[in-house]
Amino acid sequence: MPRSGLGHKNGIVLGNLVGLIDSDYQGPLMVSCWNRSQTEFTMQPMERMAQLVIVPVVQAKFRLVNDFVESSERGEGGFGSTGKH
Ligand SMILES: O=c1ccn([C@H]2C[C@H](O)[C@@H](COP(=O)(O)OP(=O)(O)OP(=O)(O)O)O2)c(=O)[nH]1
Repeated sequence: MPRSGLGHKNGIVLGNLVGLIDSDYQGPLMVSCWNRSQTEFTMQPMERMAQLVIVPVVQAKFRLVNDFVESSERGEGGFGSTGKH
């Protein structure tokens, strides 16, 4: 996850917006940094650029169906289909 301070004050954000570490990943943790400001920025040793949030992983099982038994309020409405407010 990004840190709000560096992003807001210096334009230093994560290149991938949010980094996802796979639960079976065994390599070094990498942080993709992007300076979206016009000003050069030098990270200092021990300066914090990201924060790690550890969450439980749900191993979901999917069941394929041809039709839903009941229609839901959302139905097939996708991006922006519920309006702005
Ligand atoms: O900010 C990040 C994002 C990813 N990773 C590591 C852990 C993760 O498990 C692996 C692969 O990341 P991801 O699955 O997001 O990469 P991808 O672009 O989907 O490609 P691929 O899965 O083929 O590697 O890289 C990091 O260290 N930091």
